[in-house]
Amino acid sequence: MKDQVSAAGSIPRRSRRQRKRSNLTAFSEPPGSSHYRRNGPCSTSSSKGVPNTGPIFSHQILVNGGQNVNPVETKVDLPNGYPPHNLRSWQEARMRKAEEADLSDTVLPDPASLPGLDSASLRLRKLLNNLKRGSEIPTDALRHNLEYAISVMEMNILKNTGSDVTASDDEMPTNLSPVPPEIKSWLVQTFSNSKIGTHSKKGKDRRSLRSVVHVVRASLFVDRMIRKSPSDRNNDIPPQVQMHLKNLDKWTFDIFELEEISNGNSLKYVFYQLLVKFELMKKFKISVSTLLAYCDKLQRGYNKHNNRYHNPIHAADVAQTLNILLMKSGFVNWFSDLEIFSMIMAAIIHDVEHTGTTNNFHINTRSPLAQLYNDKSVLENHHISTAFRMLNEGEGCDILRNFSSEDYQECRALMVEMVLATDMNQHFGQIKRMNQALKKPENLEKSKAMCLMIHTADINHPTKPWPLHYKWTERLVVEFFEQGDKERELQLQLSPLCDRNSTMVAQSQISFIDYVIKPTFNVLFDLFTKVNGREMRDVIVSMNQQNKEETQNSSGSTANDVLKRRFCDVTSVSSTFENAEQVMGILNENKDTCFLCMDHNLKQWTKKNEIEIANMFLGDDAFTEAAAIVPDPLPAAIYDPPPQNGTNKGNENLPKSNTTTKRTLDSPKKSGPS
Ligand SMILES: Nc1nc2c(ncn2[C@@H]2O[C@@H]3COP(=O)(O)O[C@H]3[C@H]2O)c(=O)[nH]1
Ligand SMILES: [Zn+2]
Repeated sequence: MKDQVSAAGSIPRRSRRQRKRSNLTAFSEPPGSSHYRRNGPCSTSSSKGVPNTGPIFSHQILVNGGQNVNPVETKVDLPNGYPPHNLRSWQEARMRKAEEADLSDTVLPDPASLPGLDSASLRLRKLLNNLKRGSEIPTDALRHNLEYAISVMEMNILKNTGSDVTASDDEMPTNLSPVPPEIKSWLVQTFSNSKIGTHSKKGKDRRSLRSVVHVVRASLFVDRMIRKSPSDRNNDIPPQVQMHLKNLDKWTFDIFELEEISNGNSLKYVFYQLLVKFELMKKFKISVSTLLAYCDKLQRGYNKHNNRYHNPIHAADVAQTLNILLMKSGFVNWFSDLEIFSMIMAAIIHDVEHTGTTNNFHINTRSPLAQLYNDKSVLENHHISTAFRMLNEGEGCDILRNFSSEDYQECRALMVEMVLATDMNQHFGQIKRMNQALKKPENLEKSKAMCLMIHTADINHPTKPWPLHYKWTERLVVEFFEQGDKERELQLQLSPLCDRNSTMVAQSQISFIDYVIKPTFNVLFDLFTKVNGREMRDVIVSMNQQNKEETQNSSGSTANDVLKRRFCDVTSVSSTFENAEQVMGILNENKDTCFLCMDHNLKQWTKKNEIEIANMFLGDDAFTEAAAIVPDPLPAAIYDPPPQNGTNKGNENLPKSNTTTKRTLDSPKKSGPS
C-alpha cells in the first residue's frame, strides 16, 4: 500500500532521483531552471526533511483562515503535585486514554495551549502503540499528527524562551497555530518587531497647525485617474518600448517583457515614463541627461550583487505597481506633486545595492553594514543612504539639484520614512496600526498611507497574474537558497525557507498569501475606500469652516511636520468628492482584479503543494514524474475588455520608425540579470 506506513515504522525511502527532485519540486515548470536545482546534502531524516504539513491538516485550515482550529474542549487529567506520587498509575491511565484518540481527527486544540500539549502526547503514545502492535497507520494521519506534535513542542520552545508569538507580541496575528512550524518561525523572524514605533510619535506632539496641501480641480479629478501615459511621439524611447509602456496603468503589465525589449533597461524607462506622465520633469526642472546619469548609477547599484530577485527589474515593478495604486484609487488626487515625486523615487531606489541576503543574515554574520547601522533596518538604511550618496557624487546625476531647500527637505523626509517602512519586520505592526487609524480616518497621516502604498507595492507580485507571480517566486527562492548555501558554509543555522533540501515552497507561498498578502491588500483597499468616503468629506467641510484662519496662516513645515500631515488638512473639499461614484467604480474594478489573481495563485500553489507532499512521502516514481502542474487558465476577467472597434489604439500613435539622431534612453550594455 503506497500511502500506508508499515509496521516497521519507516516511511518508504525515496529513490536518489526522487530526493534530488524534491529540492524544488514546485519549480519544475520553467525550462532552464535546472541550474538552481542543486543537490546539497540530503536531510530527509532531520525534522526539516519532514514536510511541515499536509493537505488534510494545514491546507484545509490555511484556506479557511484558521477557522477549523476552534478551541477544542479537552479535559486534561493532571497528576496531583510534583513529582506525582501516583505517576505510574497516571501513565497507565494515559495509555488507556491514548487509545481513545482519533488519529484522523484534524480539529485539534491550539498547539500553544495545555489541551494542545495533552492531545499531542496522547497522539504520540497512540502512534507508538500502533507501531509496536504492527498496525498500519495511514500516511496522512502519521504526517499530520507528527506535525501537530512539532507545533506543540515549538510553541513550548517559544514560550520558554520568552518569545511566545501569540502572547507577547501583539502585532502578530493570533491565529498562527495552524501554520507549519518552519513557516511560523519565518513569519515571526521576518515580519514582526517588538521594538516598533521609533518613527511614529503619537498623541501629544501631533502637529497642531495644518499644512496647506494642494487642491485638485474638479475637472481634473477623474481625468487624472484615467489619464493615459503621454501619447506624443517620444524620440527618447524606442517604438517597441513605447508601445509596451502604453500598458503601464494595467494590473497585467509584464515587467519582464519590458526588461527584455528594452535590453535590460526597464528601471530607466519606467522611472522616466512616470516622471513625464505626472509632469514632474518639468515641475522640478529635471533634465533628461541628469535623469539618465542617475538611472545608470542606480542600475549599476542594483546589479552590484547580481541578485536574482533584488535587482532593477524588481525596482521597476514596484514603481509600476505604485503607479497603478495611485491611479486607480483616486489617491493621485490626494497627493501633491512633491509627494508623488517622493513616492516614485522611494519605489525606484528602495532596494538599491541589496546584497541578496536578509537583515538577519547581516546581523548574524556581523557584517560591516550591520555594524554601521547597529543592527537596525540594516539594508533599508543602506538603500536610502546609497540613493542620496549617489545623487551627491557629482557626474551630473543630481536630479534634486533644482529643488528649493524646503522641497528637498520634504522629499528627503518622506523618502527616508517610506524606505525604512519597507523593512519587513515592521509589517505586522504597520498593518495593525493602519487598521486602528482607519477607525478615525480624519486623523490619518498621509505619510502613513504613503508608507503602506510603497510596502504593498513591494510585495505586490502574489496579486499579479500567475505567470508573473511564478517568475518572481522562482527568483526569490533562488536568492533565499543561495543565502542558505552561504549559511551552511559558515556553519550558521539555516534561516527559514533558505534550505534548498527541505523548504516546501508551495506551502510557504500559501501561508505568505494567507497571512501577509491578503491582510495587506485588505487594509490598503480599506484605506482607499475610507479616505474617498463620505465621512472624510464631512469632517473636511466642518474643519474648514471652523479653522479658516488657522489654515490660511499655516506656512513652511519642518521635516517632522511633513510626516504628520493628514488627509483632511486640505483647504478645499468641494472638488475632491464630486466624482466619488466614478472613483469608487474604478477602485472596485481594480480590487476585483487584484483579489481574483490572488485567489487564482492560491489555487495553483495548492495544487503544487499536493505534489510537493506526494513527492516527499509516496516514493512513487509516477508521482515524481508529475511534479509539474499545468496551471489553470487565467480568469478572463483579469484582462481589460478588448478595445472597441477592434482597433489597437496603441499602434496608431507609434512613430513608424525612429530615424532621429537624438539620444535615446537605451544604453548599449545589458544591465540587468534576466
Ligand atoms: N516568502 C515570500 N516572501 C516574499 C515574497 N515576495 C516578497 N517576499 C519578501 O518580502 C520582502 C519585501 O521586501 P524586499 O523586496 O526587500 O524582500 C521581500 C521578500 O523578502 C513571496 O512571494 N514569498
Ligand atoms: Zn523590495
